[in-house]
Amino acid sequence: MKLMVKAPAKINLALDVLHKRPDGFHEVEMIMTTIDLADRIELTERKDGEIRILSQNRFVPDDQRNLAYQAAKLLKDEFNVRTGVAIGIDKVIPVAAGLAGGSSDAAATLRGLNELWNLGLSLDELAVLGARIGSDVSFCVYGGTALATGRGEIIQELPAPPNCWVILAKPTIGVSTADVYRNLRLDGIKHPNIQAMVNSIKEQSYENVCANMGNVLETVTLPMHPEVQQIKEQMIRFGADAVLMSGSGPTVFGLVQYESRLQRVYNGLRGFCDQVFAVRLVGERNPIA
Ligand SMILES: C[C@@](CO)(OP(=O)(O)O)[C@H](O)COP(=O)(O)OP(=O)(O)OC[C@H]1O[C@@H](n2ccc(N)nc2=O)[C@H](O)[C@@H]1O
Ligand SMILES: Nc1ncnc2c1ncn2[C@@H]1O[C@H](COP(=O)(O)OP(=O)(O)O)[C@@H](O)[C@H]1O
Repeated sequence: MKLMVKAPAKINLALDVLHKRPDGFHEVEMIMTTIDLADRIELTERKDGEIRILSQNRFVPDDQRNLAYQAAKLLKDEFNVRTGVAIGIDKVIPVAAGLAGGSSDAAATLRGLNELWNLGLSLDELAVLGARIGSDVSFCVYGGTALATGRGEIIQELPAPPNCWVILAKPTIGVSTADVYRNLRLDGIKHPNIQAMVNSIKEQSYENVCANMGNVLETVTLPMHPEVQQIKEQMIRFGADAVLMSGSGPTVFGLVQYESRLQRVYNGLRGFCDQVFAVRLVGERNPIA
């Protein structure tokens, strides 16, 4: 049997770090939302019990380092599944970009294999399993919009933000999440107001969503890669209502409310950056598979 599952990217509308924990992870408060930019995962049962990764993208590992491989292995071991699976990854989300592409592939694999292998697990159970693969996997299991706390794995659902367009621009550099957290210094930095962002979303105020966007990880990535700051400035110059780096970067996203403005920002960025996307926010949670 064969199954196709969509694996959407996320952006962080707000990202705060409270402190470093004894386990080495950082305590975070993040507002995450899925966008209409997705990898496509094709799951095909294998009778020989093997897990195989198939991808044309040279940046995607084809062995146990792949987060989708880890998701399949986790379910196989945990539930004594004899069947194997070939995991085809049609990569659309830029890799190491702050858009959780790998985490979303893992989450889609969990949701898909739950169906394919008839495991009967709930989204909540899959999210708990997902946290063992990576901090962002739990959110990606649900999709939609959420407040994520803990190291990112404690998920409280929020309504969809007000309707708008998202322009994404990724410079050619890749950024390591671990390096960004390691170089973060919390003394004296400005923290975004996470509760104000939650309220803005609940009140469906586009202006307040724009006003409350903020990401403390910019204090690490921007000085390290000045091109990220330049892209932010370009996006504002071409007319984005608000701009921010997503996650640990280096992707920058800008919000615009009207389609007329979208074209201007998109075209302006195209001359400046080779990976540029114009997509919608996705309000709803993922279907089970
Ligand atoms: C920054 C964020 C924001 O959404 O996303 P990305 O930029 O990676 O997309 C996340 O916090 C990234 O989550 P994820 O990429 O799943 O991280 P993990 O694989 O769990 O951890 C990678 C490394 O980042 C550091 N890490 C991660 C999460 C966290 N709350 N504190 C940390 O200190 C740890 O050093 C860890 O070894
Ligand atoms: N399915 C996958 N897709 C992309 N990258 C993956 C995948 N599985 C593992 N990786 C590894 O994870 C790293 C981070 O990738 P990704 O999830 O795209 O970025 P980010 O953590 O910035 O959102 C990559 O450098 C890559 O080696």
